[in-house]
Amino acid sequence: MSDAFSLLTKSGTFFNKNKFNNDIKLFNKSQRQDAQQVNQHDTQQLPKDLDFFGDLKHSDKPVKPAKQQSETQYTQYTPPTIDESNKLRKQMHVNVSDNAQPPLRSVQELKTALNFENYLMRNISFLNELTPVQSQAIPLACSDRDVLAVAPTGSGKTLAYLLPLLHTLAQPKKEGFRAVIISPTRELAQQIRNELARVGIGRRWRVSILSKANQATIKSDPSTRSKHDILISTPLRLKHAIESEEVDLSNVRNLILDEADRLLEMGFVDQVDTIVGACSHPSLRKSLFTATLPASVEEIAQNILRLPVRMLIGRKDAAAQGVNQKLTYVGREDGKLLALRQLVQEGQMKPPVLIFVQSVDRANELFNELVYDGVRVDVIHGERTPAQRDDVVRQFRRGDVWVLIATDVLARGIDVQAINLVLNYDFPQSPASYVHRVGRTGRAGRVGQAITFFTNDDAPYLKSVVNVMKSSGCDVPEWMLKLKKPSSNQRKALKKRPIERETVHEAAGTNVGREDVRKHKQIVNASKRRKVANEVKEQDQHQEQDQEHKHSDDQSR
Ligand SMILES: Nc1ncnc2c1ncn2[C@@H]1O[C@H](COP(=O)(O)OP(=O)(O)OP(=O)(O)O)[C@@H](O)[C@H]1O
Repeated sequence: MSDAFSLLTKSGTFFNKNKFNNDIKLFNKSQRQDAQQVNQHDTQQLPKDLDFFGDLKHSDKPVKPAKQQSETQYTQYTPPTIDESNKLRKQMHVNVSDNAQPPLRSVQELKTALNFENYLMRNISFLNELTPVQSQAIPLACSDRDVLAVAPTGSGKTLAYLLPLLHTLAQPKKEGFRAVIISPTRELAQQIRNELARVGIGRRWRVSILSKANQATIKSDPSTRSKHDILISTPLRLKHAIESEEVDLSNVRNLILDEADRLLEMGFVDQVDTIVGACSHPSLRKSLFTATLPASVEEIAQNILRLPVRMLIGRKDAAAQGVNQKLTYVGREDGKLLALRQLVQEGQMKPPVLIFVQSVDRANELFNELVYDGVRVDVIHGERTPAQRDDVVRQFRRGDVWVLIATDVLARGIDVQAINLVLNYDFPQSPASYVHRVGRTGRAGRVGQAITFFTNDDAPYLKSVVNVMKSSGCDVPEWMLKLKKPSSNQRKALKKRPIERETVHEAAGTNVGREDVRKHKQIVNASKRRKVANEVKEQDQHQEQDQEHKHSDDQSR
């Protein structure tokens, strides 16, 4: 491929190279610089105590699959002594509340210590080694213990719960749902399903994401209930399904909460309560996984679990270690677009880039600004239809969209490995939100960049983010360390309600954009109306068909 712009516009979109010739030169130059920078990162040693991926060596290259391990190569398992286990944990920065199970020392020990089946071993042959959370959480989950695991973003928590889940379920059975995974967003639910499909190859696992469509199927045909093994759902949808008796969770033995701290926040916790209550099997095992765990939520978490083992990997509430984090002062709102355009000029916007803003309106406004700049950009937030959201995420993963503007709906869990830059255009509303947002880059031992803009209005909250940066091992200017912490009331207020800001268009002085936002809203609303109309039409058709079938059945009697 001759240049990166050709690559980024390969899906056929017209890109005026003459008009953007300067940008192209800058961009290509920046790529060369970035390549050099990545090399520098490779050789630059992270502090040992922060290097979770150890041998993976921080690089932006994908992890190479391990050589296929033939069955005869497994050596006999000798469990580590208590001292050895403690030493291993210390090396991996794993802190456990209970010495119940020794950590695993290698991927092979999944076979030799836990007797994982060959199909699972084959499906994970791409792993060179286990991450710390996997090495400790998997044996615990396989020994039937409830687990509360706090581990950094991008550190492999998904496989840490999926692998023991498949191992303990053993075989697909026609017994209805035996496992439930709860995720705060649809996007994450889909990603979990895809990961499950990847590691479950070879067994006919029946995995369902609860949606409006299949909820109806399950209800209308009770016989399909027995045809499921694993259910993945967002909490509200599942709560509704439970309350209207559309799903039966009495046979569920494994309940997993991903992004647990979010699920146990006000607003979600009632829904989770209903779900936990509906999983009535006496041998129900529960696991909570998260990258951040505020003290207030930990208490609720501990109450849900039964004699849990609490695991903490690394430092609590720190960002992923491979992320180079930077704070940029932009003065007022009008400084943001200027600073963003400067990043483009300087070649720092090496795609894929994820930009976070604090509201749907701001996401749409910024989208309109960047579209006019000729950037290949799209936007995702809760007011787009599920189909649109799926499409945007797909295009972003494929590299067809290279700047994605998002609200916090995409801040958690989403794993797009190659994201180079996370830009917090709007300052995050909490330290946890900051950790999750910047955690979209620097995943699985890769390096990444995170830049956070702050204005005078954000200054009182700066110290919260500075603290996260410091715990993650980033260099922070001395004066920032001396800043006052926001008071508890200030923090609560910000979490409840974002800072009121001048709109993106007002700040940019481009009123024409408002009209676009209005049009955009109209389009979204029209598409929602069409969708509802189609659903009603489909329902009518189904009813007509049912009546026809009934009629012909009556006649044939
Ligand atoms: N042992 C491993 N070695 C290398 N890569 C791994 C390993 N385990 C998982 N990964 C990869 O690391 C990436 C991040 O994993 P995952 O999405 O599970 O992170 P996470 O800890 O759940 O992050 P978040 O807190 O943001 O949800 C994924 O692409 C996954 O395939």
